[in-house]
Amino acid sequence: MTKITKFKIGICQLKVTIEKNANISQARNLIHAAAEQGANLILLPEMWNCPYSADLFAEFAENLNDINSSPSSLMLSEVAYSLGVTIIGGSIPERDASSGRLYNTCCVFGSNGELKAKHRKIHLFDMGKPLPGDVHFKESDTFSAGEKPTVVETDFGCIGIGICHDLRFPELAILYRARGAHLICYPGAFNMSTGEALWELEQRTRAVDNQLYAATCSPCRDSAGSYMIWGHSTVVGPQMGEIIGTTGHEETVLIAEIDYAKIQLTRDSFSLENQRRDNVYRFIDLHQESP
Ligand SMILES: NC(=O)CC(=O)C(=O)O
Repeated sequence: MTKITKFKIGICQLKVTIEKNANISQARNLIHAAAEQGANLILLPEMWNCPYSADLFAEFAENLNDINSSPSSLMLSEVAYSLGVTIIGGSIPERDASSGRLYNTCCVFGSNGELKAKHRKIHLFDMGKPLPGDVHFKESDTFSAGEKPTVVETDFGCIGIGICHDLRFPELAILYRARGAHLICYPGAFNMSTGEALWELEQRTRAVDNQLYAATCSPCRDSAGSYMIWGHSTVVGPQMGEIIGTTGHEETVLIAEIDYAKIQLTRDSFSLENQRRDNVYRFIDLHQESP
C-alpha cells in the first residue's frame, strides 16, 4: 500500500437533526466540502446520523453486518469511492443482526469504497454523580460495549480509532502507539461541562504521551437538543500537543495539515519508547505493593 505521510485531514463538525435522511445528505455535503478544500482523509462526528439521545438510538440503528442494508454506510462507501478519499465514519447506532444488541460504532471506508474496519465503542459513557451543570447519561442502558481495539492501515498511515469516552483511557492510546498508530481519530460528543474542562486537555495528553497525532470530531452544538454538545473539533500534533486546527461550536469543516515526519522528529528528541522501564511497571498488580 502506498503510504502518504503529508496530507490534509478534513473534520466535518456536522449539525445533527431529528431527520436521519437530512443528516445523511448534510454529511455528504460536508464531505464534499472537505474534499474540495483538499482533504484526503475525512473524519465525521460521534452519532452523526442520530441525535445523541438514548431514546433515539434504537430507532436510528442500522445493521452494519451487511452495509447494503445500511443507508448511512452506503452513502459513506459511495462518496469515499467517488471522491477517492478515506473516511473515518464517526459513529452511528448499530443493531447487531444476530444478537439484536445495540452498539455505538465507527466504520472506516477506503478510497475504493471498501469497508476497512468497524470499531465498537469500548468504554461506554456512564456518568456516576454528575459534575455541577452536567447532564446525566448512562450509555450502558442502551448500548453494549465493544470488546476490541481497532487499528487500521490506510493510505494515510496507521490509524487507531476511539469513540468519545474511549479518549479518557490512556491504556487504549498506549496500545495504539505500540501497534504502530501515527494518528488516533476520536469521533466524540462531549457535553458543555466535560467539554470545557477536559476535551482539549485529554486529546493533547493522549497525543503528547504517545508522540503521535490526535484528531477529534464532534457534532456542532444544537441549543434545541436535550444533550448540549461542546463542539470544538480539534487536531493535535505530536511535538508539544500543539493545536494544529480547531473550531468553535457551529457547523463547519476544519482542514488541517498532518505531517508524519514530525512524529519521528519528536521521537528522535525524546526517545520515550527506548527509555520506557517496562520491568518496573508493566504486568505489575496495581493493588499490590512491589516486593
Ligand atoms: N459521548 C460521550 O462519551 C460523552 C463524554 O465522554 C463526555 O465527557 O461528555
